[in-house]
Amino acid sequence: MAPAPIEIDHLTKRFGDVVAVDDVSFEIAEGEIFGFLGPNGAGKSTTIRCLLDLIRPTSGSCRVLGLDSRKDAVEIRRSLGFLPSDLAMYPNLTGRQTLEFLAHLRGGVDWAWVDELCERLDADLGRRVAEYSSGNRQKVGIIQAFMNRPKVAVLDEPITGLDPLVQLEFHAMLRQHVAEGNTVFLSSHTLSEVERVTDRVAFIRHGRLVAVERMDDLRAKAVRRLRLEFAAPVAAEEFLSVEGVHEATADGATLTLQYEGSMAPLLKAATSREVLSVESGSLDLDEMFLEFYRDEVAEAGADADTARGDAADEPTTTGAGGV
Ligand SMILES: Nc1ncnc2c1ncn2[C@@H]1O[C@H](COP(=O)(O)OP(=O)(O)OP(=O)(O)O)[C@@H](O)[C@H]1O
Repeated sequence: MAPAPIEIDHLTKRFGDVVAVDDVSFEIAEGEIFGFLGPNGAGKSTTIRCLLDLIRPTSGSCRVLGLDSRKDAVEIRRSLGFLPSDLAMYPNLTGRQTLEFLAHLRGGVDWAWVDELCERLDADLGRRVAEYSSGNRQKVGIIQAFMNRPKVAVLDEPITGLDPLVQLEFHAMLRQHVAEGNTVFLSSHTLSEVERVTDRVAFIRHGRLVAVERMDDLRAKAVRRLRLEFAAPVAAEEFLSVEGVHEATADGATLTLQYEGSMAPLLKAATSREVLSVESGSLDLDEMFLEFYRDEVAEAGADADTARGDAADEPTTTGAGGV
């Protein structure tokens, strides 16, 4: 059996007293788009930097296509595309010159393919990097990550700065890339991106893996909302005992509820009376995300409160501090 494209094995990385990554293990299969989700400072970039041998782990190991990240770093580069979160570029080169420079370092780049990528992402390669918007910089970063048709693409916050239409095209590109037998590892702190494009997702917080879930399973587990309009008044209590329902409120003949899992038991209970309309709400993955990161959210709230308190003591509280 071919080795997994990416294997992270009991990875730990400390910076002095800070444990940035704490005993993290997971594998990514061929043909997967795998999301790595976590708030700022959770340990995503540190994991990626260990994976790519940009920094050395304190303990544990990483493998790419069965090769050891440390010992086989040069060989791994041939099959790898990487979009860092902070791609350094020469400001005086144009986008095209930047790509030519990087292609020269790597060798074996097919320019018809690069032109196709530019067209798909609507990238303007004629201007100097110094004049670029953040979105255009990101497009050049994405193109350089895919220019060698990598078996494994590692992307750190790829949609930063991209407008929604370009995001759609970029996600279509990713799906096409994995359909051709390649693998994508994508880090993000945006739940909506991970939800839209990934097959599985690992949640990381404070350097520790909280969960690794299939997106389909997450969707099945996610809380959904439903609004039913009946021909006659209804009692919410009757629905609270239905399998999967965990909140129900009635207002005359209108029933609003939250449920998870299959809708079948709920529909069976509802259709025992005359239903005039059914309105299905969207999946609420945000609630699941908050469940994983509730402490962080509470801490962020407390920090904001502290910041507001400090600002209030200052003689002038206008500007960001006063908001
Ligand atoms: N070179 C370093 N020296 C000291 N501490 C570091 C260093 N790099 C990262 N850290 C710390 O390690 C922790 C994890 O940082 P990391 O950059 O991996 O998080 P992240 O999940 O990528 O966050 P973000 O979404 O903000 O990029 C943070 O507490 C960070 O301050």
